[in-house]
Amino acid sequence: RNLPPGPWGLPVIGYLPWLDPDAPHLTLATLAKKYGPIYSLSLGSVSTIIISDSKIIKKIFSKDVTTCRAPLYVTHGIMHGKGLICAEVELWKDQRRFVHDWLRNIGASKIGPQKKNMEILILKHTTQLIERLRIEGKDGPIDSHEALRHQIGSLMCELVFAESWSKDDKTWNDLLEQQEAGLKLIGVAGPLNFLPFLRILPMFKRIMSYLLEGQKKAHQIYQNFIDKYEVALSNQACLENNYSLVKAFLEQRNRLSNKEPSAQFYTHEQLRFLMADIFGAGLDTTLATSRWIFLYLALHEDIQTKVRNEIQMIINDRVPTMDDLNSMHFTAACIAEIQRIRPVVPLGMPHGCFDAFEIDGYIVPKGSMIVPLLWSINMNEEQYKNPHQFNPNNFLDLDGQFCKNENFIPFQAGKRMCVGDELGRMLLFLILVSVLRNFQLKLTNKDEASTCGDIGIIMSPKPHKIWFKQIHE
Ligand code: HEM
Repeated sequence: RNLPPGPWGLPVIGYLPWLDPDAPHLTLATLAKKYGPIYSLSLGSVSTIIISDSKIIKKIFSKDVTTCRAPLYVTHGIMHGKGLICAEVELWKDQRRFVHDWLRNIGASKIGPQKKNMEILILKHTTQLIERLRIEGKDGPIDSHEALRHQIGSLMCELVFAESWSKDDKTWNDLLEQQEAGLKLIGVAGPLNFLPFLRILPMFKRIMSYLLEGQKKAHQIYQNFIDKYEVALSNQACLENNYSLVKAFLEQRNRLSNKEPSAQFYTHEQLRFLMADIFGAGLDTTLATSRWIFLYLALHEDIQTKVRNEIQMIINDRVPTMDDLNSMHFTAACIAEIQRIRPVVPLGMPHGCFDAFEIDGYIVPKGSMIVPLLWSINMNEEQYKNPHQFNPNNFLDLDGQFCKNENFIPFQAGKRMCVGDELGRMLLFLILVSVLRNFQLKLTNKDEASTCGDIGIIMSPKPHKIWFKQIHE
């Protein structure tokens, strides 16, 4: 049994010098064409296995042995295995179940009595978004980034601690700036993940201390909310109709007796990390995807018109619901096609492995990083005729019905698959419907709008301006 095939690298640094820092997914996708759906390379000290076949990813990520995270210096050094995204073993199992149940209880699920309430909450935010776009966009094209960030961020705040800030609030803007800088800098600090000795260099020292300083400030804000809830709960204050993550977490802690092993997980520190994870994972992914959706629909006005016509036909003037999506095949195909052509995590979210295991005749050594290369899967020429061309027909059958595609895994698959997938779907659909029924999206100069992304942890569109032209005056 051998390691999967792959390119040679240099001693100590491995293949790092050949990895394009602005588009690592492209370098890795080129290698996948040469070495096949499973290959290996060394990135500094980290032995890395790159998978570009969805079936193999599903098979590997359904194993217990791959439920840990990759051994990365930056993320482990910042998250310390706390929260949910970087948690492992018993802490991960318990917190994953807790977050999953909380999301279902607040209606972020396919079925259940609370789903209606979540739709209403999201629509409250889309109404505010439309209002802002109307005001800011009345004199011409705008970059919708800040308006979207504020609104999706406010929704996430309501879910996490049942409060939000006005758009000009200083604390709120600091929190958003830090969140965004963190996303970029963790990308810039890439090599530090694989060559931890680089931390002695001033540039990386500065980045690490900036990231840790930002995290400290954000945690202080989160702690203030936790303290408020502790007081309210101990005074038995009325917190009816409050479904926040903080309240659910503290109540769960109060329910657990100290003898139960999971009681140890319910600490303020863990809650602060969890709040940051849910806020960040919920905001960054849906914000970037919504911006890609607007950009692609502005570039393809014929497709935009078809989506708008479908909205008119199925929903007309009434309030949209998630059930409408079942009859809106073209719209569903458009959203999927944008997630395919511009995945917000083109390298996927890597996993680690506790132990060596075998896959398709190869050995994956203990401690490897496993990269599900979503970019290669989405750009597979055998599956999509012209993968670099935007074409919603990729997700429609000959009768115009949305067709399920086993190879399309924007939320990944297996035991650690995105826990907020349904909330993500709800946000993308309801934002899209609200915006398209109010505005025609236009680019004044299509040649200036780049569809190349900026890569950090997330791949987002570069800054650009769209004209949100009002449909009803
Ligand atoms: C378009 C929207 C979204 C996309 C494309 C997306 C994608 C992903 C991906 C690819 C993963 C990695 C799964 C793995 O490691 O196997 C992930 C994990 C995660 N996502 Fe999402 N996500 C989205 C929205 C959300 C939302 C709205 C939330 C808020 C609750 C969320 C919370 C999380 C969390 C907490 C994890 C870590 C799960 C774990 O480690 O067990 N995501 N997401």
